[in-house]
Amino acid sequence: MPNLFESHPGHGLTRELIEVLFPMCEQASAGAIAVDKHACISWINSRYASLLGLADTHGVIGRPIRSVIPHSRMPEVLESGQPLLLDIMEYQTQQLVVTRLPFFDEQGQISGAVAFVLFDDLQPLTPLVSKYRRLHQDLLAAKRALAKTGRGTRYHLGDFIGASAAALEAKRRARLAAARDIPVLLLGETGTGKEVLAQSVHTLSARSGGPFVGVNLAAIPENLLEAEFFGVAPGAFTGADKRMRKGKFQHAQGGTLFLDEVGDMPLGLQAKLLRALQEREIEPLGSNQVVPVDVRVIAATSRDLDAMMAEGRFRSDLYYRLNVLEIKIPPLRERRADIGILCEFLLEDICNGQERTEITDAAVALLSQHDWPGNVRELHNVLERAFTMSESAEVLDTDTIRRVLPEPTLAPERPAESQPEADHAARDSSNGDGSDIRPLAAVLARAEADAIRAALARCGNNRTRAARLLGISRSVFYDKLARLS
Ligand SMILES: Nc1ncnc2c1ncn2[C@@H]1O[C@H](COP(=O)(O)OP(=O)(O)OP(=O)(O)O)[C@@H](O)[C@H]1O
Repeated sequence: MPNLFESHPGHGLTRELIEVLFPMCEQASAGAIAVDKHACISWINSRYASLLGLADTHGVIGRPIRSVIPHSRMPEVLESGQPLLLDIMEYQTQQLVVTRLPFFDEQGQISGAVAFVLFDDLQPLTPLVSKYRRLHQDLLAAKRALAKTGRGTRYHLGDFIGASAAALEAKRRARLAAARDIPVLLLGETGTGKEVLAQSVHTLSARSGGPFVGVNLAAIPENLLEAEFFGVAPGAFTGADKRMRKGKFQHAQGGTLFLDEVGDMPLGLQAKLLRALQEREIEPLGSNQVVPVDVRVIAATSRDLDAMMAEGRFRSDLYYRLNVLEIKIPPLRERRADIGILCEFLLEDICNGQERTEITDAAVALLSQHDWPGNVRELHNVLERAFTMSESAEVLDTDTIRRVLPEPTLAPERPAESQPEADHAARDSSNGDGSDIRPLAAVLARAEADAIRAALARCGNNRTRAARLLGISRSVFYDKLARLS
């Protein structure tokens, strides 16, 4: 019996109980693994190591479990404190039936979790597995449909991928936020996962049964914002609807209101939002009656709110009301260590049920040299293009990545002998007749993406100014940003 629990005598699922059960479960299972409370591997048996194709058990000790088993749900078990008694986990081409159990210290705090692989051959379970797959697909489809109505969530905390200290801290704070019904302010550049975290907080919170309503303040014309927020009373103005038109606050009743790009909120509306948050009531447009509201607000921005307050463009009283708990998400270029694990996860999403595509270590290293102004969203788009253009469905290599990686931030050329793959890629990117002619659509898309990135960089990520600089409306800019490639 390995000494997993040395410093954690406990109760709940007690050390004594686990000690009795462990040898039996370990023997009976096709593999066993344990993690500490930070979801880092503290022990793995040789059977599991060989199932995972690992050379030995030592190399993975201390590593975050998701960096070894990308789909592991051990972090969820640690977050929730609940066992997952029966789960089907995908690992490369294998599907494994797994049981996961948390264990606690004597203060009742989670100090780690163990997992046992019950079956590594799912053949006898084929009917069950097919049913599971069908239900899983149905669930995904239902979640997508619900998210389109703007009332549901697609993400939970396990979807926020990253093992860097900064990513783990963001997740830790998200868990804290979920446990308390307080306003949260998410700070981070575009594409860093602010919405993923906002939805995760909602999903983990006591309000998860209520609606999650998102509103992007930068994408709504200023003259419509107030009606969008607070609704419109029947017959409020000429041509207004005879019925009450509900605003986002009313739609979010009992749930969470996600204010994306709160830094783009006009000052007049800031005052009204502050009042709504303080009084917990709103006044629909054209009405003299107040409506009580029960919503938790999660706000997000990529703007520098301190600077905006200093310039008088953001109310400090609103800032302090929103910023009860702050979660900072650093840009991807400041946590390049997350790129490998993100690639694994994003490729899974991109392959969407088709045969899995792997990415070579050299290709990840190449991706790590880029500055990622569009952060994880841009990484997703680059991988998607690489996947589409890849000749081999199984592996993305540096040749493919080099073809799709935006040019301005490519690493400086290194001596030829140190990068044979790169030279090979450079030769291959021509048409073979010495010309570099590419389809016009691709050239235009690249030029557009470069212009958007340059404008964002010039304006310190201020999207309103970047849109103005490019001579397009904010909503068109947003649309293009979302498809940034
Ligand atoms: N840490 C992460 N792990 C997995 N996916 C992520 C992560 N961060 C972002 N993404 C993905 O990147 C895309 C953009 O994420 P999201 O919309 O949450 O970013 P955002 O910070 O809210 O961006 P914006 O400010 O432009 O609205 C989504 O497809 C999301 O799934």
